[in-house]
Amino acid sequence: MTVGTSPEAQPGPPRQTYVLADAAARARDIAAATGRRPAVPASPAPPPVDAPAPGARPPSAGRGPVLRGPSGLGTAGLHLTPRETPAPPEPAAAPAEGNPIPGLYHHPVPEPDPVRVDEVGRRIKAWAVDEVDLYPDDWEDQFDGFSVGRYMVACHPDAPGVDHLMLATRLMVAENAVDDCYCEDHGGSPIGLGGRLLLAHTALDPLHTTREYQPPWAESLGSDAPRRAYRSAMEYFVQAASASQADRYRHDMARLHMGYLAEAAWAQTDHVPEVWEYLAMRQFNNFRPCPTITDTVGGYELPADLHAQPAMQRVIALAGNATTIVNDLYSYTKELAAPGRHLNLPVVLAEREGISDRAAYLKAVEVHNDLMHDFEAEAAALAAACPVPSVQRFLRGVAAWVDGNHYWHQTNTYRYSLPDFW
Ligand SMILES: CC(C)=CCC/C(C)=C(\C)COP(=O)(O)OP(=O)(O)O
Ligand SMILES: [Mg+2]
Repeated sequence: MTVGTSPEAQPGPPRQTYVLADAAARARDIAAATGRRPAVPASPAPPPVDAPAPGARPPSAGRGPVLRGPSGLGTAGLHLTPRETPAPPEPAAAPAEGNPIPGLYHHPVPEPDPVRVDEVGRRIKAWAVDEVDLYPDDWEDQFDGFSVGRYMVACHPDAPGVDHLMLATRLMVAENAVDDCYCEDHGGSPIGLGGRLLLAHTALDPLHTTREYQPPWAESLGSDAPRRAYRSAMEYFVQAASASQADRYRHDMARLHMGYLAEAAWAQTDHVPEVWEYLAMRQFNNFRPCPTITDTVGGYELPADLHAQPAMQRVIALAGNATTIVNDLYSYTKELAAPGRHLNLPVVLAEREGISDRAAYLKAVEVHNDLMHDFEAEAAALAAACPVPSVQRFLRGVAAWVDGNHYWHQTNTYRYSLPDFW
């Protein structure tokens, strides 16, 4: 890793101070080093008697424009990218619904800009219906309930404009179409999944073959909604991304598809893995491809050799794992209600460690919190060691994605509800 001495560098706290530091001190240290708001404390919380009503804004949400310029470590570069259009007058954002999981360490985010949310929502629906024929009419409510515009605007606060946000939004919709239609709720099955995933992967990573066999492959990319979505979303993405950013994305999607296959293999034999085995599977069946495009969506590039550094890879993996355990926790009741056994961290903990459902859920919250603390400590250490503007901005982008992902899960009451464990 290149270690420079730019005056912009802000020394992070020495890593060993995290070992025995209490969570609040750690949160303050990291906030000071990174310029992020301190997290909600991670101590196990009782039912929030005097908590803000559902929908209340987080304390920091009202202190400036919704898309105020990010501040703190490494954010100088964030202000260099011109917006596509002049900033509109700040609209009043509707307060979000949903309560955070008690005791879950997270950073509240400002309400995403409703003008951007509406525009992304309008454009993604037009894309889904007119360009890729994504879903039949009776899935429209579910498409709307997914609230992908709110999700992507919350996760990419430094996107220069809606065109850039659309890059992430199309990919997010396509990724979910593959998960739903090939793996899960909408006709998915573990049987034959490997073949389906591999052929869909060629919409991202094209087949290079002879003149005879190229046409039937090209035709296959239009033959179902997941492939149409992958192909189109990727076409837009490669126009905006550098060659190495596109290749990074393909690699992350290959990881994701490998994770889907392990999950499917275990489902076929009704196998419950060890906890660490489950965590390994979930590191691949993971949101990782979403935060790692933060630079393309932000209109800049983290160079490939810096992305590949082991310290950066560790930060990315920890962030991806924390965001994915967030999904396990918020989707717990949805997955319990689904037919068959759906693996998630609380389910695996209860089964493998012989503890109650409640104890397992609370332990999964702790696992999440430990991942988050490790992510933040490693990100702060890397930011301090490598004061390269693209590295600093990328780290902030990944952190923003982590926070936006939590926000979306918390507030998506159409999809998720909390168990009655407190
Ligand atoms: C957007 C993306 C890359 C997703 C890949 C993996 C994935 C579908 C998740 C991490 C979400 O997990 P899950 O399948 O459990 O989703 P729901 O709980 O059904 O929302
Ligand atoms: Mg889930």
